[in-house]
Amino acid sequence: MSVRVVARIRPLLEKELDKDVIVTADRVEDAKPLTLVKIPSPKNGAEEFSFAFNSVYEQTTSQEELFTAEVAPHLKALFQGFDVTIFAYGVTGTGKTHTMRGGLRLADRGVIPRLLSNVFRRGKKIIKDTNGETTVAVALSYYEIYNDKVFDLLEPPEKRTATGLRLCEKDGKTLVVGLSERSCDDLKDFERLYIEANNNRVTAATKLNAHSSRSHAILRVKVTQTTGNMVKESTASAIDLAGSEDNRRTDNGKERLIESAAINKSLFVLSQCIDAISRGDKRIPYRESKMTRILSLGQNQGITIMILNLAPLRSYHLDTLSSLNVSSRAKRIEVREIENEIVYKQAPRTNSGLSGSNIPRQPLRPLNNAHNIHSGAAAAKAAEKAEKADKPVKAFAVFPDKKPAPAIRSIVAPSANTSLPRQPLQVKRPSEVGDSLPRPSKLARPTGLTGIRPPQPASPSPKQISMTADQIEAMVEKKVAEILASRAATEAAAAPPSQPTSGSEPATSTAAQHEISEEVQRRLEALERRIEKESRSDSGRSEGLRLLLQARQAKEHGDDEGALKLYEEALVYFPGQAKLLGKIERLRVKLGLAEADLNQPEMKDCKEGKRSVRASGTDEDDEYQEGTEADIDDDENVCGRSPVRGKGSKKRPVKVWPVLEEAELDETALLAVKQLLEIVNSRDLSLIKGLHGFGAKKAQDLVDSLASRGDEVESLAQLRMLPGMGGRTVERAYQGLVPTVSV
Ligand SMILES: Nc1ncnc2c1ncn2[C@@H]1O[C@H](COP(=O)(O)OP(=O)(O)OP(=O)(O)O)[C@@H](O)[C@H]1O
Repeated sequence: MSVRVVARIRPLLEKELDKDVIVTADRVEDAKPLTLVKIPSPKNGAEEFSFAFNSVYEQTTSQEELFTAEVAPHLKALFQGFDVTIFAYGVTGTGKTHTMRGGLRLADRGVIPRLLSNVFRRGKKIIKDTNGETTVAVALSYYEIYNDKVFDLLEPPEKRTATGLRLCEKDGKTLVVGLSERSCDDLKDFERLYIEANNNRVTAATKLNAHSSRSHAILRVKVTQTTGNMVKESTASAIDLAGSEDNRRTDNGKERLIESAAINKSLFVLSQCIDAISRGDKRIPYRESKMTRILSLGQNQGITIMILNLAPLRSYHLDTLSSLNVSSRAKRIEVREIENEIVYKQAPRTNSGLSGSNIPRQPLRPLNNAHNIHSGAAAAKAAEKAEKADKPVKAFAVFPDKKPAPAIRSIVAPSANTSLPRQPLQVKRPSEVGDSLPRPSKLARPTGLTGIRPPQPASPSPKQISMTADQIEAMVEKKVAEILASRAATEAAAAPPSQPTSGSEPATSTAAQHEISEEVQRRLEALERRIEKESRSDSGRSEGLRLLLQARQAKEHGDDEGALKLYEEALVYFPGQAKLLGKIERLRVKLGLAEADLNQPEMKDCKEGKRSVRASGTDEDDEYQEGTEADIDDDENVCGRSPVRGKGSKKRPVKVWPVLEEAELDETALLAVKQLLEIVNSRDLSLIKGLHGFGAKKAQDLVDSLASRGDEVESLAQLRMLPGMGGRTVERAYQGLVPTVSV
């Protein structure tokens, strides 16, 4: 899937004049979303250039709208184990910091505080929903790259060394050696750490006679979910890149020139990487700047969102054109989304030699955008506790979660990547010669079955293939030997005794041994085939999941054609899956590629306003009761019925929700919509709880998210965009009101 690249045009500042505006947002066709940025040619004002993006946000776009549309949809994926990277790119003064960090007022909060707020909220929900069986720990690292040197922002500037922190590559990941990591229990914790770190950034910049916005700032939020023995870890990275600027047009002194040269170099390398990737070059010049090494654009296999910030003014003309050029090329970058694998906790091994590089950790994933090896967080945490009294002045307001609720557990051990000795889920297959391509991670990989690893203790989970090849071989051999021994005993009892050959083993024994080794060989081959097959199906399933996620994203952004294509591709992995077929059918009808077949149950439902759905059985209702982000949940339901395990063959009634468009509704239906919006806007918990399909939890979540937005929800489309809503939830609530208004 492509890196998602969106453009945001900032509004005019007080001193700026309307007549100077040259950058505008546009759409490919009427009624399509804004996806074009238009700017005149610098040479010929009558000529206009258009640059296409996944989405374009106009001057009037609020912080909340941007977050809801671009970041919130990926939170679920983050908790599913995908890494998410969001970075702001653009010329200096175009609004990168505003977008990422935001302002003092609640409504001005940027992506970072909103991200944290949502991560904590979702974490609490998971803890609550699992009755504490799953714990969620959040840990932060924050660092900057200034003049191509890496500095830890969670450490005081006095601790900085002239050379900064070293980067190293380990297991295909770029690591910042010695970077600290702090556990973060709630928004208050985050607020304190973030403000302190930003103060460090400013202090360090002042000492160097520099400006803090002359560095790239990288915040890394590590989410660790632990259920019993299983640990799932994923990372959200939010990056505020330093702005590029043209030295010829600024009166930069020597220091500023050095800074600018470093910034421009790293941004130039970034653009080179983007070019190289979109050309399909084998060699990508990542290593030529620290920022690009860390960003690993296109090699980072999670979800990447690049926000291009633009100033609408003529004074930025050439810079704007140059960043538009770079970003629109970034749109073509293909990356594979790979979710981080679940790992198992193990009792700490007695081997005291386990430290640093030989600590067991997650199975390899090719070049991922991970960052950190931590060294001194424990000390930092103690110091941090001692400093609690003198809290720095707030630089921005963070919206605190209302209820104290279940605490999100801190990470026990401070080290990133090293907090828990881990054991991979499965035996890793040996690397194949010449296999230089990144390999998708799988739940189980085929084993070579010959001495890949030394024998390890069996995994505590019976569900996973976690034995070594040697163990499997030994197990099979033992079993076969038992069977053959008992068969030999039966035969011996039936046949007359034979004379032993002198000086050698008894003939029957030699034959039995031969038979054993042949039998073992045969069993081993069968086992190998089975494991290979399972592994292939698991890998297919995760590929299918990836496609579903992409389809969901495409659909959310109005790209129905793209969504249809992706759903159709996903069908290969979930053949015959009724819900998926329903989605495809509806999209085909919507796009005019097929006629609605009213004989199909799902289409019939659509036509009839889905009353039948409500009557179709409580199981289905329960299934949807807790549903959020309808389509992804849909997709999970699809995937939950893995064709491999044969559960897909269980026929379930198909439930399809038509897309409600207010413009197409009759008077009665509009009344229901009006009533629904009134109830929502009342923010009255008891009224909202009464909506069809709303439980106490969902109602509370809605009230919370309404509390963070000042204005009213004016349409179903807006309602669908709210966290935890989604098409299905809205449709159900609406359906519940139709009978009320029609009597
Ligand atoms: N969407 C917006 N709404 C209101 N004000 C904005 C918006 N975007 C930017 N601004 C304002 O524009 C000015 C410049 O923004 P900001 O400092 O975020 O730019 P920047 O790209 O981070 O610059 P630099 O690269 O120098 O750090 C600030 O005063 C900021 O408040």
